[in-house]
Amino acid sequence: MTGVLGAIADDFTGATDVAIAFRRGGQRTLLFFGVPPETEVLPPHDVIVIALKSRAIPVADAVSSSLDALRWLRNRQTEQIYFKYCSTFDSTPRGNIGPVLDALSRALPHRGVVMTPSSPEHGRTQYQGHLFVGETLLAESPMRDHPATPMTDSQLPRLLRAQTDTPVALITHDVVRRGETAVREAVDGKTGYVLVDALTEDDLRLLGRVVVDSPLVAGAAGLAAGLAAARASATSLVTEARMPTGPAAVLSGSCSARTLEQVAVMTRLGRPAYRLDPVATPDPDTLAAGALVWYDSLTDVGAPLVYSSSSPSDLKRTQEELGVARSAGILEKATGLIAIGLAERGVGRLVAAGGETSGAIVTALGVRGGVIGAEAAPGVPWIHPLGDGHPALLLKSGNFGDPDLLATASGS
Ligand SMILES: Nc1ncnc2c1ncn2[C@@H]1O[C@H](COP(=O)(O)OP(=O)(O)O)[C@@H](O)[C@H]1O
Ligand SMILES: O=C(O)[C@@H](O)C(=O)COP(=O)(O)O
Repeated sequence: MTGVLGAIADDFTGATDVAIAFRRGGQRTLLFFGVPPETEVLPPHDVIVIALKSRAIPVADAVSSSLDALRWLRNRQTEQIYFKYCSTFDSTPRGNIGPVLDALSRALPHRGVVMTPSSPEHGRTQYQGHLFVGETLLAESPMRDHPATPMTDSQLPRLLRAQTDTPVALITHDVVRRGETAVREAVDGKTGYVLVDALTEDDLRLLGRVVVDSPLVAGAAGLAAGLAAARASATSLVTEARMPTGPAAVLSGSCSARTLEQVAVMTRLGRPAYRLDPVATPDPDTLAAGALVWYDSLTDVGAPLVYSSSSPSDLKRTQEELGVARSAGILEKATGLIAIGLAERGVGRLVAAGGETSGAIVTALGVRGGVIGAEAAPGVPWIHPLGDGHPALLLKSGNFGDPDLLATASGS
């Protein structure tokens, strides 16, 4: 298929991850945060990614925002839709992956919707229907302690079946090993959702060829890269490889194990750090004002860090005290206000750690889209926002990047 592909991503870091996967594959890729207005004028493109914040919101809201995105994309003559969910399948038994897939596949009916969260570049693989994070099963990885979507099962068909009444089938790796024709035949014999094992980029390229003409495909950045490879290569890229400049700051709301390491590196390097404590200050305006007063008091000592990232035990205490949704709501509102304050103070490079956190920041700043720039780490590109006056943004998924990423990305 050579027509336009529309991707709907369920969070903002996921959107940048999938956008860079398409761009690396030679596709001219546009990225929008939220559904753009109908009047949006688009430069030449092969792929349009719409970032939603639909991963952890109520099911009905996730479905309706995904359908809004689908409507907008279909008005832009997209011929194929890619639903991007997390490579660690972040969801709960209520959703939102199953219900969003149900809504999208009702609007784009066809026999089997092929999918896999496998993303070997990020260490995620699917084998015998089980999702691995590196050498570890998902449910034994740090994702079991995630603040909003703790993942305590690794078996993907079971995880998805809990979220939908649509049949869920599995194609195991022995079929994938037999090659493209065997996979095509296996997919043709299935209805509903078809999870396909994939261990390598080669497996995903094979799968990309199998789904190149499917109206609806789902997965993480790995299958998107496979699909990009299977689509006709574009001639010119929408790209901005220039590294952003200007004062930097880091805002971290991710409690993922990798982010905790990255925060520890920042403090070990002596970067000024301010911890947001929603129990001590549950009013988001006051919490944000305190952080900005602290920022104003800094002398020139390197890019600062404002964070709420906490160990699983501290996180548990906060959530028991305030509730999961309330503590996240306070922190996300405060973080958005801090981002606005930092932009007003001339911060030109804002590094955000965490998908939900990034969503809150981008929404608060009113950034409607951006041009994808140089990658600071695999799957983590700088975004040069559309419109004037916004800092360049690095939206880092909780689990991505080397331990020194936050420090290097915000370095001089
Ligand atoms: N100290 C804390 N107490 C309670 N919730 C927190 C704390 N710090 C962060 N959170 C919330 O945890 C969630 C982290 O999710 P997210 O930003 O998507 O990170 P990740 O990319 O690691 O999943 C956010 O909703 C954030 O507001
Ligand atoms: O697929 C992935 O792992 C990422 O693109 C992603 O969605 C990460 O989400 P967060 O960990 O919530 O940032």
